Amino acid sequence: MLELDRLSRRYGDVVALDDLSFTVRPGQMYGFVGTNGAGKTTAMRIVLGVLSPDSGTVRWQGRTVDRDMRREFGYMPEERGLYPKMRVFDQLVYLAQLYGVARTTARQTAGDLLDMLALGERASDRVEALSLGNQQRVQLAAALIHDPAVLVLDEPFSGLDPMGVDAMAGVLRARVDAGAAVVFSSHQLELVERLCDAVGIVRAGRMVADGTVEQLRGEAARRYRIHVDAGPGWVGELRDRLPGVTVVDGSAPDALVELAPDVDDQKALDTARALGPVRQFTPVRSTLTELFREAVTDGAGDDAGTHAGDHAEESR
Ligand SMILES: Nc1ncnc2c1ncn2[C@@H]1O[C@H](COP(=O)(O)OP(=O)(O)OP(=O)(O)O)[C@@H](O)[C@H]1O
Repeated sequence: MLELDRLSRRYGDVVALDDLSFTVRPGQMYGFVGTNGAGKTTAMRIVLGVLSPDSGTVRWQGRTVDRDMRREFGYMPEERGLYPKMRVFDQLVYLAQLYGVARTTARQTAGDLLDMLALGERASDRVEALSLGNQQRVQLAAALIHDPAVLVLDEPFSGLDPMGVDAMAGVLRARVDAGAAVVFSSHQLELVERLCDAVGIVRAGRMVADGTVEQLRGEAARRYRIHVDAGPGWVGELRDRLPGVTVVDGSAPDALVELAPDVDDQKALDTARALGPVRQFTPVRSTLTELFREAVTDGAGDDAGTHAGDHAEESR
């Protein structure tokens, strides 16, 4: 298991990470999402050892991660680091050899990865001749070339076309199925919801929600489409009679209503029935995008006062 345990990190006055913890199991794809400047890249850099935390630990299989253990890690950094003049295939073989992979194995793996990423035709092109999206696919191949047990990817899907997304998702899923622990950051929440076994939502350096999307749904306010065959004003009446009911959209005959986590939906149904015949009472499944909005706008635990990150970009 990859464990990020109570990581904190400041840049001067800026609190980039504030006691952040999460775990990723082998065979699990973990989506790391958050607002801009929330601390995702900082956390990933700490996992890869290019940045030290002020406090906290990163462990893999129970042991504090050190330089040697990081040889089992594959990393796709935000700032893509390929040699522009080198040919795609040669570059992958070269990187594999840096990790101690035998040349024949490296050549075989490089060929397989390029085929899986639909780049077989470009193997002998220089990296700089590839489009940015294709360079990104090469970057993924570079992260995978030594068959890492842990993969840490900073926004691997940004800027890819739908075929690129599918190719990359397929490669990552195959790694996860083979037992790798994979964590990636992304702002593409539909994609994260589709691909990931678990999700962490970070805001201002703190984890505000962590679990499967189903678990996050269970913790969030639930939404229902309700239609009571009564005169106008029934939805306001429902809200007034039952604390914890919020009207999200009362303009249509079937209103969209939110129930706080402690409100029993059967009680809400009974209250609606008392107002008139209930024609509709349907749970609406929240998307990850909605759960994200709720998690990052919810005031609880907000430390915006100590977080001056939006003013610190120039010092990068
Ligand atoms: N080298 C640096 N010097 C000063 N502040 C920094 C540095 N790197 C990051 N920060 C600040 O730390 C905070 C966290 O940044 P980080 O890049 O980790 O966020 P992120 O979640 O990856 O953001 P994004 O989604 O926008 O990529 C931000 O407030 C950022 O401005």
